[in-house]
Amino acid sequence: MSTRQTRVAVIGAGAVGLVVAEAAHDAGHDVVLCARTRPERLVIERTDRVRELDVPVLVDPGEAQPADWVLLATKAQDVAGAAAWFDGLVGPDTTVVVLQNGVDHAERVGPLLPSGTTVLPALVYVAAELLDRGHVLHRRGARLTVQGCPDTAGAESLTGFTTAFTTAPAAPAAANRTAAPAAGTGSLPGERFAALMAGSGLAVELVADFRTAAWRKLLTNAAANPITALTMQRMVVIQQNESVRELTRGLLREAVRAGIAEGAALTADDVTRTLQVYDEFAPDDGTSMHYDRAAGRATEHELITGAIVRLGDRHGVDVPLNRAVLALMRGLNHK
Ligand SMILES: NC(=O)C1=CN([C@@H]2O[C@H](COP(=O)(O)OP(=O)(O)OC[C@H]3O[C@@H](n4cnc5c(N)ncnc54)[C@H](OP(=O)(O)O)[C@@H]3O)[C@@H](O)[C@H]2O)C=CC1
Ligand SMILES: CC(C)(CO)C(=O)C(=O)O
Repeated sequence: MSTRQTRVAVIGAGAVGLVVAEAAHDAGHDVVLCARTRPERLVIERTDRVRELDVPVLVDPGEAQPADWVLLATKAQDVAGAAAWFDGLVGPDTTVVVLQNGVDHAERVGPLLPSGTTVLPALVYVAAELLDRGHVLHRRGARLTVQGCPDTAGAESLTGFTTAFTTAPAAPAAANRTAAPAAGTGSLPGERFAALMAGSGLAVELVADFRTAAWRKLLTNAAANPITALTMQRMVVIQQNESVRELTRGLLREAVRAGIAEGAALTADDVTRTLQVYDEFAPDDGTSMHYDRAAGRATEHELITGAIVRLGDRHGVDVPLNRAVLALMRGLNHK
């Protein structure tokens, strides 16, 4: 009996899309990239090596065939446009993994999919900069965090962007990562996703309390992304400028309070922990929002600062610093 390869379609040939397409390819799957414009080459650069990825690229949604997995790696504001791919790619057995920032992945994408489609939100601990069309610099981090089963240990041991990309079979990324089940087994979407990516350069971490994990990831964006976009400086400005660091602490304190009101198990220690994550970056690492502004693209502020303000308002939590930053980000995007 012959078994066919698992079909994985990655939507978005950007920074995250290229890194996950490479990982799915290395894990032995039949990968296709779905792009808006065809890149001449697919190049993934790291400090120690440059690699060309050889996978087919589609630019016409009409050519898409049903996939077992769809890995959605566009910016949040491009989800509606990316939905053109769903008709061809998504069948009754397809799982759609949403690899984006924010805390409302399923609400964002679910309504655009056929009813009953399995949607798996994924937190992206991959820091990558698109240098040119089809050319990514993968700067650090090689971990995707997804919902595990309820008895998976808590999210307390999350370790920022320190997990290294390796082409050797992935080692457990953190104490709360459960072992990936054998490919094709595991009843939860997160467990099946961990099995899918086993043997690739990306570690898939399963957590019991995904809400808290998502807020912890949001904290890594809450200050760094808007500040680096507004100042047009990289992480150095948060690491070394005392006034900016004070603003960073203030933005994070507010976000922690909004997250707690939303039911995330955050504490005041999360402010210190997030500053430590920021300090682990190289001074010249940027953020996805900084790269967007540098390239003249729209930014994802509604998904990050906007979510903190919206949810703060819902729960009566004062978030004046985030509100001010949101106004500036809206101004920056004003057309
Ligand atoms: N970069 C990073 O370090 C990190 C990013 N993230 C998150 O990951 C998500 C992806 O970010 P990132 O990879 O940086 O974004 P990029 O802007 O680098 O890539 C997004 C890609 O999506 C493509 N796209 C947009 N619309 C469509 C469409 N209709 N069909 C096909 N492709 C489309 C864009 O194409 P085009 O070139 O035509 O615009 C672009 O290539 C975001 O939510 C981001 O916040 C999370 C952690 C870190
Ligand atoms: C935490 C950070 C800044 C790492 O790249 C990120 O998630 C982003 O750029 O959106």
